[in-house]
Amino acid sequence: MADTVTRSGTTSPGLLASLDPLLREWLPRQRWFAGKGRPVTGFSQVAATELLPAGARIGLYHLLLRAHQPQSPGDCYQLLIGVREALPPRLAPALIGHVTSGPLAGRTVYDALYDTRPAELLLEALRTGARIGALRCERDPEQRIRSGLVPRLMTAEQSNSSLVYGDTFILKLLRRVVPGVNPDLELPLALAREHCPRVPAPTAWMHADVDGDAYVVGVLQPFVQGAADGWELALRELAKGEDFAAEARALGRATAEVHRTLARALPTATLGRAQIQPLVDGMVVRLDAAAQAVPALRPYAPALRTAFTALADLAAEGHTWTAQRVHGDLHLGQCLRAPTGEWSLIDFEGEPARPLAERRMPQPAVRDVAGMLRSFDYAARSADPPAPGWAHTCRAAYCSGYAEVSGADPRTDPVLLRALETDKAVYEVVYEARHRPDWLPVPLSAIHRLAAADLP
Ligand SMILES: Nc1ncnc2c1ncn2[C@@H]1O[C@H](COP(=O)(O)OP(=O)(O)O)[C@@H](O)[C@H]1O
Ligand SMILES: O=P(O)(O)O[C@H]1O[C@H](CO)[C@@H](O[C@H]2O[C@H](CO)[C@@H](O)[C@H](O)[C@H]2O)[C@H](O)[C@H]1O
Repeated sequence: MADTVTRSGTTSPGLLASLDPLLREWLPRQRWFAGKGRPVTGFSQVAATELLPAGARIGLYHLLLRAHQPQSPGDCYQLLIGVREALPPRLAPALIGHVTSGPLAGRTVYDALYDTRPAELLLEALRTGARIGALRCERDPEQRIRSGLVPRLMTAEQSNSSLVYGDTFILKLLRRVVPGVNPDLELPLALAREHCPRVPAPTAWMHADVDGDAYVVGVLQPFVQGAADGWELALRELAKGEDFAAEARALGRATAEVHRTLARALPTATLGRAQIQPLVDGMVVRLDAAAQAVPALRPYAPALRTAFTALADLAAEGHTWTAQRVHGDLHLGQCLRAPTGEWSLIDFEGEPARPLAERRMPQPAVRDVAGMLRSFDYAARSADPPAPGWAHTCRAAYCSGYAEVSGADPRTDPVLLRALETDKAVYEVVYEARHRPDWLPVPLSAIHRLAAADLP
């Protein structure tokens, strides 16, 4: 397919063809690549913007590329490709490869997020509300962005890539992108409008406009300085043999505050039999697909299915539930505790593998509660020796904290809670099998327990 690089209309045919063999090898090795286990057979260009000319000391392209894979329409990825004669040693981890043909022949291409100049250029574009080629930046006029902040790429395990600027801002660049409203921007903006202090308010954001579709490609937020995430803190307390009840309670309160604000800011719904059945069907479909993909899950599948059908049975008896927008993938790593002791929630993208429309649907708020309860279990199972009693105390404290703010204790609806915990554990089995096979025993141990649990 012909490729076009847009920067005030300039074109550079052949760019993609020359990058193709290098990207086929490099992309599947990236942590954020979602199509693990299947080869990349080629690319098509969704958008390309030249940010710095390839002839300069550092060239820079912003690309949205669809990666073709067998048995899938192919996901679209955001890449920032730097071009240099040679890489200085500090950029060695960023290497993509040496181009042998086409307009960049003889040059070295690399992941430009590791490099200072490209990272500075992104912040400057956000600061000035720039429009460059396909890229369109917007910002909150109330927040000030200083120029000259020094960038560094975060090295944490992530589903996307983040740059921190002078410990003042953090820019998340989404890697797998889809057109449409992205909850990772939508929800923090809605919460900011309601002055919710539990979520850093977006400072600026970047879209790529392609054939009438807008893709959210980056979100800049204030950086919570000196913060520790809930996962680190939980592991630290576990290692010391300390309980985490006070923090779990505070986290329960923070979750309920965010839920209360989301319910005020965005549409809610009532789920009766007609709405619960498709939800349950979705859980069963995901379970079947997971059992197909991960053989270790198969023996548990019939027992796990009863967790879902019990929910459908309750709905058939006339029970209803309230649904609202939720975080969608809440776990300890998504909770940051500032040195003041205040908790913030981050990363409202939802489960990255789910379709966008599904992630944006109102759901029972207990879905997030289930995510956190799973996370306490993860932390307790990672301890040596495992500490199930620790997780149990956290569960109780978190649910109590949640009830203090929301007025509703999630434990009073055990059928819903069990269905959602089971659904999450099934998701985790697939996630770990794909991304971190060594961790697979952690969700599998929960599967074992959930499958054996008596129905209330
Ligand atoms: N506003 C923030 N302040 C400080 N650190 C942050 C902030 N947002 C994210 N982080 C850090 O960046 C990491 C990745 O952010 P996250 O939004 O979870 O990205 P991803 O979707 O790629 O997993 C978090 O685990 C956290 O350590
Ligand atoms: O943070 P992400 O949006 O990238 O979420 C994905 O990765 C998480 C792991 O980094 C994964 O979370 C699972 O492992 C956590 C411990 O590392 C644990 O606290 C969570 O409870 C567990 O689900 C998350 O599921 C995945 O979507």
